[in-house]
Amino acid sequence: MIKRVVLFVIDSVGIGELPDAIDFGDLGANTLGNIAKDQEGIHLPNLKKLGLGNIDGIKGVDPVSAPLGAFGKSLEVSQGKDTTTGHWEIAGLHLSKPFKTYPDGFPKEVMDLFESKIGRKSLANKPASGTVIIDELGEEHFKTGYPIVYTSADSVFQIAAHEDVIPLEELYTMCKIAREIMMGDHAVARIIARPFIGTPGNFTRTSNRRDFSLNPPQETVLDIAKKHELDVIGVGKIEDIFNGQGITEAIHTKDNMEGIEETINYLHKNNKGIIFTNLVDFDSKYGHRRDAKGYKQALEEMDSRLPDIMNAMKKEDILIITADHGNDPTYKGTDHTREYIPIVIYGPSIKNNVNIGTRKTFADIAATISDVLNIPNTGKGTSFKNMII
Ligand SMILES: O=P(O)(O)O[C@H]1O[C@H](CO)[C@@H](O)[C@H]1O
Ligand SMILES: [Mn+2]
Ligand SMILES: [Mn+2]
Repeated sequence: MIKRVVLFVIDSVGIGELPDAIDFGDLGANTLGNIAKDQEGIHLPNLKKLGLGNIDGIKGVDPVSAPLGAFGKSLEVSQGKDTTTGHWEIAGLHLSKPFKTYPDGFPKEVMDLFESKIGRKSLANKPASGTVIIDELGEEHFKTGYPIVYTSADSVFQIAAHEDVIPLEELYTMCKIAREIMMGDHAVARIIARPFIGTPGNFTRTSNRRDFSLNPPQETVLDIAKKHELDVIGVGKIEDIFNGQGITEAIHTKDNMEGIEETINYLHKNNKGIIFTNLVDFDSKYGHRRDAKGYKQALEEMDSRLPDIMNAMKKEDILIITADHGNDPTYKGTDHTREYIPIVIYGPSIKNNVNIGTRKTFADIAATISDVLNIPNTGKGTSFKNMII
């Protein structure tokens, strides 16, 4: 009997364009495959042992003859390529309507209301890369004290401010004000606080980033597990992505390695249910920054910690490693890419060398979690429990 599922989202590690990638302007994107190509190889011995290289059509990682785990990939049903859409689908929701995006910036009535409520004007109001926009407008921000408001191809309203110019608590209050405004017609998926420190030319963003999400519109597998008195532990930004819904305990982490460390700590504890970890550095520090070398190194670093994760697992645990969308660091622009996600499953009671094939929705993960934990499912997705146990 499975008592615990450890679900790792390697944020943005897609494995190749989806059939509808053209509609998203992402033809040819392949986060893992193109990193391996660009960097002339990638060393992921532990993920390989589990079966990462055996996934149908995967590029950049060689297959092994007898993988220890089960492996496959999945299509995304929801029409989006952002973190929220991806995680919600993994947790058993399909979004029928994509979240609203703002390629021309936010409408005047929104910005007027926002500025009047925060008592300051604002800068930018356009799509941008977060590191570029603070370099561009940081000095003006210092002079005026106005926060920098920007968006991207994702459904986000991001507020950047220097921690000495706008204290963190005030920045978070501004986010809450924006959250109240951006509902209904303007229900943007996330309001994000993007604090930074340093001097012009040397600004760095801090780990005091905070995301203010929407509530998932329906029950997720997390809500169902919580209702059945299981533990649902969110590590990293999981709590933010679900706006706390369905989470019984959460810890925020400053980077990937701390995320892995905290997950191992939870594995050693006596809990049952779901440990759900998001490792965001792949996306925020390397994917959006188009840093293929950094991305490769971060993947190799994660891979090197895999044996510690596996050793911390108990007999009734299963590990699922997956992703939420792509973010090919060799691709044009700085945005996410519409891709297949990998699914690798391991556990003392999981069959070796099973190909779960190409799943039709990320929600198959939620359906399988429900099935193995013996709780109701969300009605979306198909369980592959029978293939792996
Ligand atoms: O360029 P930065 O500020 O890292 O922003 C990126 O991070 C946001 C949220 O994950 C995305 O929407 C993307 O725009
Ligand atoms: Mn993401
Ligand atoms: Mn991102």
